[in-house]
Amino acid sequence: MRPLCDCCGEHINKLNQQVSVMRKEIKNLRQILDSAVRAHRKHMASLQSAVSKMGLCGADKASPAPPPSQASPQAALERGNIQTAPIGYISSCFSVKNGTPRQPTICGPSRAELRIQQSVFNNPDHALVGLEQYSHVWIIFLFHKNGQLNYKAKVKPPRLNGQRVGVYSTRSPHRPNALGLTLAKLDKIVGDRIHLSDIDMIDGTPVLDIKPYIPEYDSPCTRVSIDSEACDPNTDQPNAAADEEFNILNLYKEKGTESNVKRQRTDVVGSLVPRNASEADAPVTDSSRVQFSLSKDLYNVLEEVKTYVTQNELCQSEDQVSESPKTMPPPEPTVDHPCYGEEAYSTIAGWITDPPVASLDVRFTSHAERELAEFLPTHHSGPSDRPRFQFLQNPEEAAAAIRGVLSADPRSVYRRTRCRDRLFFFTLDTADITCWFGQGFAEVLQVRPVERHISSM
Ligand SMILES: C[S@@+](CC[C@H](N)C(=O)[O-])C[C@H]1O[C@@H](n2cnc3c(N)ncnc32)[C@H](O)[C@@H]1O
Repeated sequence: MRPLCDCCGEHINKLNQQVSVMRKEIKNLRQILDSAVRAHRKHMASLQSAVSKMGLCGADKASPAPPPSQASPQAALERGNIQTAPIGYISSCFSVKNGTPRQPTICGPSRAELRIQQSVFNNPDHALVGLEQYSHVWIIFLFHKNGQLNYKAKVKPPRLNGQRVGVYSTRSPHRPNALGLTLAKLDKIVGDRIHLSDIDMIDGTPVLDIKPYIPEYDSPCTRVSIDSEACDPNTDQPNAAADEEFNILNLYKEKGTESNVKRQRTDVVGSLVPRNASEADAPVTDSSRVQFSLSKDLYNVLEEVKTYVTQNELCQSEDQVSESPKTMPPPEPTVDHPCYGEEAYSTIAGWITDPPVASLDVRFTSHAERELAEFLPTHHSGPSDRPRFQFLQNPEEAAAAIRGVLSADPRSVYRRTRCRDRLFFFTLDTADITCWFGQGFAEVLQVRPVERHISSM
C-alpha cells in the first residue's frame, strides 16, 4: 500500500471526524425515536384500557383483540371493536336522572330536541330526509351519566322490589356498553333538528343512532308469518289476537298472493284508524304515510274486518273478494286514540308496505325439490351420508325460508337492472342455493350441501 500524501491524510482525518460526529447524531436520534415510540405505546395502551373500561370494546377474554395500534380499521370492525362518536346530543326537559321517567310511555308528554352534529355529516339535514314520514323513531344512546362504568350480571330493577334478575332481562342503564334504546315520538323535523316527545333521556345524553320505527319489522303483533303452519286454519295459535289475524290472512291468502295480503291488511287497518286532533296539528302529515294501530287496536280492528268480510264478501266472486278490503267503507271508530301510552298508534313511510319493487313468485324445479328433500332434519340421529341442516328443522322449513328470501327479491339494484340473466347464489344454513330470476318470478335450480358440510358429514 502506498503511503498517503499529507493533504490526503488530512482530508481522511477530517472525514473520520465527520463520521464520528454523524454517528453521535444518529445515536441521539435513535434515543429520541425510541423514547417517542415508548411514549406512543404507553399512550395507546392507556387509550385502549380507557376504551375497554368504558365498555366500548367487545373483545372476549379468550381471544383478546389486537391493540388498536395493530388492528386495521376493517379488522377492528370485523371483531366488533369500533370507536363510536355521537351523532348528536339530546336537549331534554329532564336535567337529572331523578324524576326522569323509567320508560317513555309511562309518563305524559315529555319533550326533547336532537340536533345532528356537523362533525358527522357535512349536511346533517340530508341524513334526515324521509324520516319525517314516520311517527316514531328508535333512539340508541349512551347512558353517559351512569357514574361508574362497572356492571353486574344480575341487577335489582326498582319495580322488582329488591329481587335480582339477569341484566339482559331488564332495561337497566348499568350494562356492558351502557347502551340505551328508546322508542320516541317524532313530532317534527326542522333542518338538522329532530323534535321528539315521549322520551326518558336526560339533557346532554349522547345519541349514537336513530332508526325509524316500523311495526311490521319491530312488533311481533304486526308481522306476517311465513311459517307454513300459519296457513293452516286448523292450527292452534298461541294467542287470540294472533288467531284472528291469521284467520283473516288465511281468508285473503285463499284469494291472493301473500304480498297482496300484507298490503290489504295494512290498508284496512289504516283506513279504520283515524288520526287524532293532536297528530293532525303535527307538521309531519304526509299522504305517503301508512297508519297502524298497535296490538290492542289491531285486534279490535281485525275483529271488525273479519265480521265485515265474512258477512259481505265471502259470497262474492274471487276478483271482487281480493279487491274488497280496498273499497270497503271504514266503520265508525269507537275509541279515542291518545297520542301516548299503550293505545298509541304509529305511521310509517308508504314504501315500506307498498314498495316500488314487486314481490316475486317463487318456484322450484323438480330437480331442486328432490335435492332439498334429501336434507335430513336437524334432530335426525344416527349416521347418514345425506346432508343435514344445522338450524332449520326440516326441508319444508327450508323451502319456506327460501321462498321468503327470494320473494322479497334479494338482488342489488345493479344486479336487477344490469345482470338480470345471471345466476344468483346464496347460502341458507348448510345448503347452497342456485336460482335465476325472470319477469315476476324467481326459480330455484339447485339446492346442494355446502362444501364444508359434505366433508364433515
Ligand atoms: C331504565 S332507563 C331506560 C332507558 C331506555 N328506554 C332503555 O330501555 O334502554 C331510563 C332511566 O335512565 C336514566 N337515564 C336517562 N338518561 C340517562 C343518561 N344519559 N345517563 C344515565 N342515566 C340516564 C333515567 O334515570 C331514566 O329514568
